Formats: sequence, structure tokens, C-alpha cells
Amino acid sequence: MSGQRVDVKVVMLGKEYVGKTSLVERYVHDRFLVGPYQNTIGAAFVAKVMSVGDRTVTLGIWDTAGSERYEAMSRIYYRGAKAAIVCYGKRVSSPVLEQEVGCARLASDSPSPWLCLLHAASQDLTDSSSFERAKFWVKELRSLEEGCQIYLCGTKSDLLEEDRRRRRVDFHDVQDYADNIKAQLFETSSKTGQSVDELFQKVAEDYVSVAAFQEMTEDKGVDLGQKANPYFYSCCHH
Ligand SMILES: Nc1nc2c(ncn2[C@@H]2O[C@H](COP(=O)(O)OP(=O)(O)OP(=O)(O)O)[C@@H](O)[C@H]2O)c(=O)[nH]1
Repeated sequence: MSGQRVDVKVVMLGKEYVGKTSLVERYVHDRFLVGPYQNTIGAAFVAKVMSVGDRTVTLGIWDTAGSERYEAMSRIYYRGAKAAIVCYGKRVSSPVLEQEVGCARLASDSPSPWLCLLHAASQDLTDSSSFERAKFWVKELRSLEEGCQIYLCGTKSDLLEEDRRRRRVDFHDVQDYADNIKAQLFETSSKTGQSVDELFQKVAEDYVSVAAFQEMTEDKGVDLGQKANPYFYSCCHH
């Protein structure tokens, strides 16, 4: 990656355990890692080269740590980002969590496996909502990073496929919220790969559209007809 130019800085934001690292893993390496949950410390960076039509676009993806302990660091990583993928998870009912929590406990190398169990449980069973945390990041980005396009991402959709009653964040409520903040909404599964490529492809396509629009306005002035597109519209305000 050294010397390679990154076209689009993308930052992954969202509560711990929501599935940000898994999303990046699925997109970049097309794999879903099973095993004990390993929280991100600080942030991780990866770049991926992709095509949009006849253009080559390099996404530079910063995967931040979801733990509130690292909140100040996440702020450093979203500076100058052109796109933010803000993740929220559907809260799921206890059978799945018990399974996940159990895995964390059994597989842990920790000398105190019960501490590990309690830690994992507190992240979902007693957690109010990762959606609230997503809103927190959206608010920050809106006020501090106006040039950053936001993509809301509902993760772990495979868990819902198993049982629709597990849905805790209503899709239509989120869609309304996404419309209000002019964000695009995706529901993904890193386990099955559902909509993961589409999400990152959209990020790159939007970058190419905006770059083309900027070139056009620099050369020929603004075509007001283009402002019917909400993405161009918000772009014109930056
Ligand atoms: N079933 C299912 N589990 C998932 C999915 N994505 C992530 N997970 C699981 O959820 C747990 C947390 O995933 P991570 O990707 O590490 O979460 P994160 O948001 O990066 O967490 P932090 O690094 O703490 O911020 C792991 O045990 C994953 O295997 C998914 O799409 N489906």
C-alpha cells in the first residue's frame, strides 16, 4: 500500500460489537471470521482498489474501535473522511446472545472466563441501543465533518432471517431517519455477505459522481437541474 494514493477516506463508526470489523473483513477479504470476539483497539486501516465504470478508485478504510473508551481516538480518524459507514445492530433476543456469549466464554484465553462472559453480556442484553450510538456519531459528523457522506448500516441481518421477531429496530423508522439526515441506508450481513459489496460499491460510485460533478461545475458552472439529486444537493452546500 505504500505510495498508493487513497481517493476516498472511509471511516467505520458504531458501537462496540456491532460488526464493523466483520464488515471490512467480508468486503476486503471475502471472509467471515469465527471465533472469540476480539475488540478493535484504537483503529485499523486497510485499502482496497475497485472499479467504477472505467475508473479505478482506491478506498482507504479506517475501522475504528466502538468502545466509548476510544471515542476521542475515533474523532481523529473521521477527520477529513469523505464517507462514514455508521453501523447499528438489531438487538436480538436472548437465545442468540446466549449462544454468542457462551462462545466468548468458552473460547476465551482469559484467566477469568466469567469476567469475559459478563463483559460480553453487557454489550447486548442490557445495552439500550446501538442505534442511539449511531445517532450520536451522525450528529457529530453533521456538525463537524460537513463534507462527509453518511451511510447507515444495519448489521447482522442474517440473525433476522432466522427469526423475524428478533427485529428490534424498525426498518421504516430507520429509513425515515436516514431520509431526514440525507443518508443512505443498507442492511448487511457479514456472515452471508448480503449487501456488503453493494454498500462499498455505492460509496465509490458516489465519490465518482461527486468528483465528476465538481469537475463539471469548475469547468462549466453549476447545472441547477442536478440539484434534484439529494446527494448533489447536499454537496452543493458544502
Ligand atoms: N451472525 C452474525 N454475526 C456477526 C456479523 N457481523 C459480526 N458478527 C459477530 O459480532 C461480533 C462482533 O463483531 P466485530 O466485527 O468484531 O464488531 P466491531 O463492531 O468491530 O466491534 P469493536 O471492534 O469492539 O468496535 C463477532 O463475534 C462477530 O462474529 C454478522 O453479519 N452476522
